[in-house]
Amino acid sequence: MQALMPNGTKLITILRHPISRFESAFLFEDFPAFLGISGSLNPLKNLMEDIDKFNPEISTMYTMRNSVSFDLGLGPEDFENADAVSNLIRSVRKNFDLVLVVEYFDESLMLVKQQICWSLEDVIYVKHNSRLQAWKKHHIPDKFKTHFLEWNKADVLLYDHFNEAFWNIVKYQDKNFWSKVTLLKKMSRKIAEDCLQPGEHKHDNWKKTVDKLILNQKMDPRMETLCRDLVQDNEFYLQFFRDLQCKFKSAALKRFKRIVGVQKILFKGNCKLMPFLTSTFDECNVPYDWENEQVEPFEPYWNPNSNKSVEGLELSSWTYPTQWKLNGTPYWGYFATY
Ligand SMILES: Nc1ncnc2c1ncn2[C@@H]1O[C@H](COP(=O)(O)OS(=O)(=O)O)[C@@H](OP(=O)(O)O)[C@H]1O
Repeated sequence: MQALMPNGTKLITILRHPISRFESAFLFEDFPAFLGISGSLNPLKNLMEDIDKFNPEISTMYTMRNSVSFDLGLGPEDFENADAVSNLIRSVRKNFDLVLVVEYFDESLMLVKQQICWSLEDVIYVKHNSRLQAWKKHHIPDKFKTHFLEWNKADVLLYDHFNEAFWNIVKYQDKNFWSKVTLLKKMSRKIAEDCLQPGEHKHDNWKKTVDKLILNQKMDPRMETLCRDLVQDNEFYLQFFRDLQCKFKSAALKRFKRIVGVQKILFKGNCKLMPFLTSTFDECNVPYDWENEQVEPFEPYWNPNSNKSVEGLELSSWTYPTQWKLNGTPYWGYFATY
């Protein structure tokens, strides 16, 4: 992230209680099919009751053990290592501006809004990827919960730490915080009513356990853009931001070319490229000085024009004019990016 994003970028992550996170991911990632129990009426119960039977597959189910800690950088070899888990917590505290909690989604969004100076309208949401109600009834049976939490000790420690830290931040919010949370809940409910077709909808062949968002055909046309933006899924936004990144990258490259071009005028002579730069640049130049000027003409885009003599070219910003010809005095320019 630090390599990709500019300085000052706010880094935010979100945690969920390990049990409900697993209950959700288990279906979303279609682990019942992976375990060969998709026909089961309660695959979660099935898995827990027959956990030894599934052991070989479980070792490849990344989502089963400490998957949040893993995503945040904890290797499986450190799952039982209390010091490594403490270090992970410290590094998340240091590297993230905010750690949110799914169970307090609206409160979390209010903190985001505050942290990046957004308006309430900016954090209105509709709920995505929600399990169909029928599947929400399935839980890890109580008698397996202790064992499951023991297994996910790193995630439990992470969650408990940041849940407490979250409430310490909320504690210091101004007196309007809770009324704004209520307003956000109300506005988000209203926007869902206006934008979406009521009721649950099954996907045809994708995530059969997850509610499909369908736009309300009778919505107010003035709301259409907002509603369409709200129902787009994470893949759409991932692509959207990738495209943006590409645009920035190509703009940055254009700027870079131009700067390299300017350097061609500023520097001259023979020099050897360091090996690790050879894939990026095909040439380089030694530092420019009063005696060592580059006098060859250039055409637009800094293309050298070796066929024409300086004299034969019209005076323009692409040709080298002598001080004499310009009737000026030498002047050291400053180099800057823009
Ligand atoms: N606003 C809001 N408040 C509370 N919970 C919310 C919200 N939006 C999404 N969700 C729940 O997040 C679960 C889906 O997470 P993701 O979108 O990250 O998808 S997934 O993890 O890849 O499945 C999924 O959880 P479950 O329904 O328990 O499976 C969603 O219901």
